[in-house]
Order: sequence, then structure tokens, then C-alpha cells
Amino acid sequence: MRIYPSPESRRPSFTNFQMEVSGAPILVQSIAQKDVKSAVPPPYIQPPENRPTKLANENATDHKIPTIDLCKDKDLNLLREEVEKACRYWGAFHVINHGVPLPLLDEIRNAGSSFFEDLPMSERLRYACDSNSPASEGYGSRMLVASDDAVLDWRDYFDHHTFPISRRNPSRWPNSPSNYREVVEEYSDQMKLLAQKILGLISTSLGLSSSFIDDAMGELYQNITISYYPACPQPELTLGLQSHSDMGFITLLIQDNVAGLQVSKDGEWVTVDPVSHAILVILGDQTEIITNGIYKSNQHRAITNANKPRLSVATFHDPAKTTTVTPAFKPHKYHPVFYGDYVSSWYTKGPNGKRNLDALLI
Ligand SMILES: O=C(O)CCC(=O)C(=O)O
Ligand SMILES: [Fe+2]
Repeated sequence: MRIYPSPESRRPSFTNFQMEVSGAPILVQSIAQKDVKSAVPPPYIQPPENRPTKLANENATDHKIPTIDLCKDKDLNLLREEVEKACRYWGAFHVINHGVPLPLLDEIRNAGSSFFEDLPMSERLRYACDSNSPASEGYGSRMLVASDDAVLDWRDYFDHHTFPISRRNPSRWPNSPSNYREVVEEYSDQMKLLAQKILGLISTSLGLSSSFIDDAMGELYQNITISYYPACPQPELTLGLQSHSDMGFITLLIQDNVAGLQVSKDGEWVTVDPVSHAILVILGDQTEIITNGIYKSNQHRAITNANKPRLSVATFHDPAKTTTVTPAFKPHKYHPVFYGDYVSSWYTKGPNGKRNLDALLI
């Protein structure tokens, strides 16, 4: 459980800090570039119990996250068994031979790094998201809006709304490099296909029909978030992204060659080695609910490092806010969840590990 500092020892709130530095939107990139060379500002300092105890890799166990080969001629029973094991024991796994063209993985990583590294800040700010509404599209840094006391993540991001097609408006995305919008659209379509394939495997691995989860999800809502973690002068005090599980059904994530993503396994943090051609599948909270807890959503976080910036691309697959998700097996271990309420609660309270999901346990 997170221990909040007593009021007297509280760090300056984000709002005060914001005023101190001129009222402009606060992006970690601008802080990392000019204001801070040797110390991070107080709003980014994690309480001691949340700090990474040692730096990159050193505190990770030698567990390795499972890798599942999705090659076409694979025996279907073997494939389901591998999926079952990975979902039951990890809630996250790499897939290879996934059918997504490999050059596309590099193209979206390159498009992202070009936005964060090649464009001047004034240009990037033309795409600033609305920092007063959660999950708004565009360039931003702050994930949560409700609490001024939340410790801030050492991360900036660009969020794209990609499905349903009615939400997709490429003119709101950068157009440099010149293929940026095209790459994001193509990547979005490919991720949707892969997510549906994997949700089918997850369903059949539990004896459900292959369209069971897809049908329960209803209209698919997909967001693509490119996260950029600038090098951080004090990685031992900060997190790139605090510990959380993803809210929806399934997240497909790729990273660059800088390690930083850690998944929780049996109470320990395990660093996910970057594998450039692999895609990481992360089970979200709705998958835990619909499988009645047979499969657990994966708790994960990102750490920072002092030497290099890091980039990841996460593609989230969620139900509509009007959808209710109910466990597929009885007796139910979770209350049915009205997804819109779940999202509001997540953004109001913050993730803090898996507390929002724990609140639904019967
Ligand atoms: O950057 C990463 O590797 C993790 C990103 C993530 O967990 C998220 O955006 O939900
Ligand atoms: Fe996540």
C-alpha cells in the first residue's frame, strides 16, 4: 500500500511548481533539457517505498518473460497451451512471427523518435493535448488529472485515437516525418488484427468460443500512445511510469533498444528485455474480469536511466464506455463493471498498482 507523506512534509504541489516555471505546460522534455542537469524537481520524486531499489536490470530476477511463436504451421493445441500458461502465470508475453510487417515496427518507432527528438518544442506544442481532460489526444505528460499531490511520471507521450474509425482524425497528428500519419494508420490496422487474433486464442484457451471476448468487448476502442522517457539525472528517485495495470482488454507494446519496462512476477520486478521484432502482449483488467481471475492483468511500470532516452509504443484495446463486462465463469469473483465508471474511477484515484480492480473483487 502506498504511504502518503504527512501534510507538513508534502512536496510542493504540481500546481505551485507549474507557476514557478512560467505557466507553460510542463513537459519532462523541457525540464530535462534546460532546467535540470543534476537533480529532478520535487514533484517527480517518488516516496521511498515506490523507488526502484537498484538501477536498470540489476534488481530484476533472472526470470524471462515467455515468448510465443505464432508461426502459421504451429499445432493449435500446443499454441493454446502456451497461451494458457503465459496468461495464467505472467499476464504478459512476447509474440514473434506475429504477421505484422517488421519494417512497420521500425517505421512507427522512427516516426515517434523523430517527433520527440527532431521537432522544436514550439512545433511539438502545436499538438498539445487538453491537459484538463483525461486521455485526450495529443502531446502531453500528465496522466492523471484529479489529484494535485500525485507524484509525476518522468515521461512525455503522444496519444492517438485510432478506433472506431469515427474517432480517427490524422490531421490532429504530426505530419513530420512526411509518412507519420500513414504509418500510424497502418500500424493501428495491424494492431487491431493482431489483438483480435490473440483475444481469440485467449478465449479458446479457456474453452470459450474464439469470438467470445471480442463479442463481449463490442465496438473496439483503440488508442496508440507513444511514450518518451528523457534521460533522467536521478533514476534512483523516479519512475518513468508508476506501477499500474492497463484498464482495457489487451495492450500490444513495442519498445526501442533501451530497457526500462518492468513487469511484476511473484512480487518481484522483472525487466523485459527489448526484442526489436517481438510484440509484447499485456493483459488488461477487463481480461482479468471476463476470465473471472483465471488470467490476471499484468502489473507493470517503467524505470528511467541516466544515460539515454527511451521510447515505447503501446496500443490499447478497450470496450466502449457504455459496455458492461461480466465474468464468463461462475461463481463470479468480480462484480460486473460498467466500463465508463471504471475509467472515471481509474483517472480519479490513480492506478496505484491494481487497486481499482481489487475494489471489484467479491
Ligand atoms: O513504456 C512502457 O514500456 C510502458 C508503457 C505503459 O505501460 C502504458 O503506457 O500503459
Ligand atoms: Fe501500461
